[in-house]
Amino acid sequence: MSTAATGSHVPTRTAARAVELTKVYGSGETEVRALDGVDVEIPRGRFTAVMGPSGSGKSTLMHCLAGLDTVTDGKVFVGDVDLTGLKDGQLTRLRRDKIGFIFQAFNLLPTLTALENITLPSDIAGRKPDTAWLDTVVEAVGLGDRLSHRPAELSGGQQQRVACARALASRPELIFGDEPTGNLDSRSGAEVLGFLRRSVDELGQTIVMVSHDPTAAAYADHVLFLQDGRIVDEMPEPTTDKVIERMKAFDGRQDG
Ligand SMILES: Nc1ncnc2c1ncn2[C@@H]1O[C@H](COP(=O)(O)OP(=O)(O)OP(=O)(O)O)[C@@H](O)[C@H]1O
Repeated sequence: MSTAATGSHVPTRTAARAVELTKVYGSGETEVRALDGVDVEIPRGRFTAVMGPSGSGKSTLMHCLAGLDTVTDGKVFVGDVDLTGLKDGQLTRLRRDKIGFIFQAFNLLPTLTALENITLPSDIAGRKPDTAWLDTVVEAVGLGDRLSHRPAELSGGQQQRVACARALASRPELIFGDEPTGNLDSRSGAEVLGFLRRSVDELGQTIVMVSHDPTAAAYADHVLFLQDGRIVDEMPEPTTDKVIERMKAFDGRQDG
């Protein structure tokens, strides 16, 4: 990967933030308070992992920060933009222009080559790709001559690296990863996490990753721990062992 290329504007320190964010699903007896007054700042150019027991609100937090779900109360900002004040069309454009997603399932189009998959979002948006940036991303993804291969001809780890490159190609404000290594064996998972780590260190990308895996969380700069819809702890400079220890403290459960 080449030198840092973080854009020419003067960025604010925070890529996204939530203020008193509450999300309630259902009502009456079936009401679930998935998020209960969450205040959080996602620092720019850093790798943040979100962990916590099953049902603690990790996906809901990610979906609200990414503008994929509405909030019940509180505010969500991406950069300086208050998402809670946006109309549907504005929200769709903001997601398209400012946010990248990496899912557990790679979601590549099988008939397109790796390179075509990477450039697909900008092709659909009718945008000319920034070729210098694309070269940087393509070099970083480290697939060499496999860029002309179709997904079926690539390993799971290679496919997920293509999905990561696709997310990076539009230079989004931030990338959300939802269990990006959940479908991968440990070696392929390490390839993908190494790529995400380098995209933060060398390209200045901001990443928020939800994961159950303490090894994956250890690649982050910072871990947020959720329980019952609240952020109950944070861990700078996580290691696998420290994260495992912290997860054990959740009701004696280790299932994350
Ligand atoms: N669309 C929905 N309708 C009703 N309840 C929901 C909905 N989505 C999530 N919930 C509830 O909100 C709570 C938080 O769910 P969420 O998916 O955010 O947790 P999570 O920490 O991501 O869990 P997991 O680790 O199992 O993926 C859970 O109790 C869940 O059942």
